[in-house]
Amino acid sequence: MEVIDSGATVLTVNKLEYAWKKGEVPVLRIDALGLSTGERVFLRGPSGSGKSTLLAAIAGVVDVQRGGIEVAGTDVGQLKGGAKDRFRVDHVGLIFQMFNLIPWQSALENVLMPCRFSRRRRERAGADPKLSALRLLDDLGLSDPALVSAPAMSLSVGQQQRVAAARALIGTPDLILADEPTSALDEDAKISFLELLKRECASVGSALLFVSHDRSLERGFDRVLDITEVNKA
Ligand SMILES: Nc1ncnc2c1ncn2[C@@H]1O[C@H](COP(=O)(O)OP(=O)(O)OP(=O)(O)O)[C@@H](O)[C@H]1O
Repeated sequence: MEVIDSGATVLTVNKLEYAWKKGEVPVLRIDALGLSTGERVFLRGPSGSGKSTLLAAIAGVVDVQRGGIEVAGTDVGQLKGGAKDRFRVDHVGLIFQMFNLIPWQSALENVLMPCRFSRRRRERAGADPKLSALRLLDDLGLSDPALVSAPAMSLSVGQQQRVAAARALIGTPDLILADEPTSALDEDAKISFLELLKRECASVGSALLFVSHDRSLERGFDRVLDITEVNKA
């Protein structure tokens, strides 16, 4: 079992600048931002303030023009093409607004996806990744075998969200990036989903960067960060 050093840093953003188009005014200009191992941070800020762009930069989905982003000690800006994709699936779990599930595959197959593409995630998912996937789904409130084996597209929005969360969590990635994953849920479902997500992150030891402009959700996080305080763009 891997020992979690709670004092260690899982994410370091250093003198970052990002503009969507070369030569345009940057939408991100962040001097410094960090997350410790296992830390759960709520990142808030008004619409258009760059929250999703920051997550895309951290995930290596967009290439920053200046500065560095280190995830688990690796400068993601230095990774190219396939190496960047491999690094992402090894170290980062993503939960986006639209979930990005493979619609015709079952809930279980979707959860197991990172283990198919990443040896690290597979090894960290225990002797039988399928059992880990079923445990995660169960913990997140999806235990009915009929639902677990149903194609993702036949599930409700709330159920799909739980599948997306289990997929992000399997194989204990260092960092979970969640971008407004509760936006399609009603108030009660939002709170319970968030509680489950925080609890699961704590139990597997993944750090969580949770983005939302819904301030009613910020309780219970280790830290609340307003992007307008760190983004000088
Ligand atoms: N794919 C894109 N191409 C060009 N500009 C973009 C793109 N995505 C976002 N932007 C611009 O970048 C800025 C920051 O947008 P971003 O989506 O990061 O904000 P946000 O804080 O996540 O907003 P919201 O809370 O509404 O999701 C906005 O001015 C937006 O128009």
